[in-house]
Amino acid sequence: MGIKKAKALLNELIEKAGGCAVMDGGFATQLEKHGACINDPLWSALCLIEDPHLVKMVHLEYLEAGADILVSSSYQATLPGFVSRGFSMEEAEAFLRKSVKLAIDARDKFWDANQGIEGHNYNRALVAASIGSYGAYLADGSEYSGSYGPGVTIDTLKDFHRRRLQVILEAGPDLLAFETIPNKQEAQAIVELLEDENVQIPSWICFSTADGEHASSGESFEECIQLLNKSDKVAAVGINCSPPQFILTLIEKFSKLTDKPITVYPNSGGTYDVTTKTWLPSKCIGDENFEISAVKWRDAGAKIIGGCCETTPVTIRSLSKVLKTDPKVTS
Ligand SMILES: C[S+](C)CC[C@H](N)C(=O)O
Ligand SMILES: N[C@@H](CCS)C(=O)O
Ligand SMILES: [Zn+2]
Repeated sequence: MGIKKAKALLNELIEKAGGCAVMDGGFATQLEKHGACINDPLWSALCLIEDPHLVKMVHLEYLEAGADILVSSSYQATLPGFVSRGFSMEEAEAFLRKSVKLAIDARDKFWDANQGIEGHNYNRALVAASIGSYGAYLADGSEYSGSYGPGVTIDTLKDFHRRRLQVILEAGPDLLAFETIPNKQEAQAIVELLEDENVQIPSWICFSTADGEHASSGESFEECIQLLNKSDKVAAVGINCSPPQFILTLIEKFSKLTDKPITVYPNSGGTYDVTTKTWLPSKCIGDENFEISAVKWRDAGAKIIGGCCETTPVTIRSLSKVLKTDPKVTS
């Protein structure tokens, strides 16, 4: 199709959604609400092995809630991760493809079912394949610190992401969602890889932040965004899995740094405890405040809005309702 046409698909969806597309919420969170235990180095990717039906069901729940974009269950699905569990490389690759296929199947099933319903308000969703950071694979919470240590180079990161990216692309997602990227080095590795592999679908690259001013590593967003601006493979930039309190200021900051659409999907404001793999509800804002904030994020220029960890289909239903019915305030 070519990157230009593929980017047009994303822009069309944003237009159809009224100027701001709604993506889904915390995928792992909703798996846990259904009783899945993901206290495991594979985290939510464990469900690809143990309960793929649940994965599809959660995608359907987010579609029903009004998500225009689904993010696949591959955040912590990696080839070495599956191989370390005794699976062959072929089986590991099949799990990766399956994560994307489950989201595509859910999207197609939901869309087909809605064709028969007159006046439905849904858009045909796009499927974004989640590609979590190297830190997610390490399973030590380093997606929130960006501290990969001196032994990790750009080539280490490119080698980590390369085959995973190739396999995910084989499954035919509409978009790539590079999530919770904590430092400039990994952003650079991804941009180089997208060029090397001549990827023909749009990607977004979203950073985590701990202080609301810098990437989690402490590096400046000016430098990170400048390097993303140079790549036409990067269709959108933004922030995910970071406190919602920081988002408005960051949209204003990013708007001055880039012409690319801005994507925001914060978590609900808790703190992640890596030893127990649970969220401590320190500064959670709750669904009602999330909805109120989302309108401000949209009015400040965000083009894709959703939720990350500790948000659920309830959050996305209210986001979808408010963003698609309340007109943007223009001054
Ligand atoms: C987005 S974080 C909550 C995912 C889990 C983390 N990488 C871990 O393995 O503990
Ligand atoms: N997209 C992932 C989390 C990223 S922090 C998920 O929702 O499970
Ligand atoms: Zn998250």
